[in-house]
Amino acid sequence: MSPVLGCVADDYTGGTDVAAAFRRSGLRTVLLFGPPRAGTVVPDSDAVVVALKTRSVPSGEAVTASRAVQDWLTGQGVRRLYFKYCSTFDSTDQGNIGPVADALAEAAGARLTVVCPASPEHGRTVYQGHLFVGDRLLSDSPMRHHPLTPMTDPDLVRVLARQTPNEVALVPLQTVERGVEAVRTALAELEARGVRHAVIDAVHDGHLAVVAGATTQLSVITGASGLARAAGGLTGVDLLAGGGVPALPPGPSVVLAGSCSAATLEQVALARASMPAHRLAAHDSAPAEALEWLEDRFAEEERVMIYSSAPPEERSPGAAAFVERALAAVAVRAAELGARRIVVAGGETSGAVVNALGVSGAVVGEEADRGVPWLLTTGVPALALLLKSGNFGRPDLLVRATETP
Ligand SMILES: Nc1ncnc2c1ncn2[C@@H]1O[C@H](COP(=O)(O)OP(=O)(O)O)[C@@H](O)[C@H]1O
Ligand SMILES: O=C(O)[C@@H](O)C(=O)COP(=O)(O)O
Repeated sequence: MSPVLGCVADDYTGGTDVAAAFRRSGLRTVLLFGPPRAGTVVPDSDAVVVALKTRSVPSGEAVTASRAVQDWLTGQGVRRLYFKYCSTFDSTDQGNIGPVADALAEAAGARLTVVCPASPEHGRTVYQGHLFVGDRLLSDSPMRHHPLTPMTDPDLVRVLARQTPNEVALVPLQTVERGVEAVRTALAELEARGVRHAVIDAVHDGHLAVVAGATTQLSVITGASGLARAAGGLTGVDLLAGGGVPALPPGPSVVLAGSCSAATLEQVALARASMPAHRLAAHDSAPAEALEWLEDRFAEEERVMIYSSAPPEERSPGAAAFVERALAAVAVRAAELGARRIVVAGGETSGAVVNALGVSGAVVGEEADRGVPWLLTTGVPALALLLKSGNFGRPDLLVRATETP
């Protein structure tokens, strides 16, 4: 049977988050990393998520890669497409949310799509088009200091309008509160007016259920894992019988933290007290020093951490790609040295690590924390991966994830 839902995610941790959301809504979910290779066979599933590393690349590249995945998913029989981006709307004035959403909608022949990044379980809510992180506007949250996509404007209509030539409008909470028919009518009116992107308010899961119910006729919808879960719950697929989560492979663990987000900084601080840790700085000999440290430690330790995570004043501007490459090289060496569990903090960092390891797909297992599922890789190397979005997870996540069962 063909999957009912296909999803393009703009980074690897976002892919795991949305895959966990589909899985929680009862869908058998397959997660693929990177553009599917020719001849990739998708196991019997209800949802297929393809995670790309397109959040911070030039927008033309993001469009081309996302469109190719859309065509591939269509070839797999998928009829509805979900574009997953970050619940904190990580993007710049050049994109990539607007250009990719435009391209996917146009290719699907859709005149209108919805933009709904609310993910209440992660504290992301949207009111009057303004994105909140917990009790703060996005622009007052630590996201304003993100190394790649600093978010300094909380008004999503305004943010998106800078990324697309098409019209952007709001469906306010007052309409969402009136239910599915009211939202359907509002969307039809916006479509008739020539609006391409309808930003929709939502502050709790009930609102997301309304948005999901009102958008079943749209071939492309966009958002974070909150709407994905609501949309997945409407597919009519029977809930999984449960079980079926393979055990984590035994063997040593390595934590690689490249995220500089607030939650990661707290998790790294706690993990430093529980395992040997090495700070990777951004200077020429740092990658070699990190590898040497790993080789020294790995023989005798069950878990180690290498991190570059740092608060804004301690970061090295312009070093993002250098740091990603260094952490990816450490991951490859750790796998060669016998690591069986690799825990990565950060979306871009996860992309670099997973690509370097040559992992192309995974079965989605239990969540260590909300939106952070264990992944058991398919093919070689056989690893348990935990790819943690920068802002996700309880403070002790890295410690728990590396405990010997
Ligand atoms: N000390 C540092 N100085 C500068 N950039 C860094 C440093 N540590 C990590 N980075 C970069 O910051 C980016 C963090 O992004 P990402 O991994 O997506 O984390 P998050 O999930 O928190 O957004 C990565 O590109 C990473 O290489
Ligand atoms: O939607 C979310 O918040 C996450 O799934 C996500 O995309 C986080 O990205 P990173 O913080 O870059 O890991």
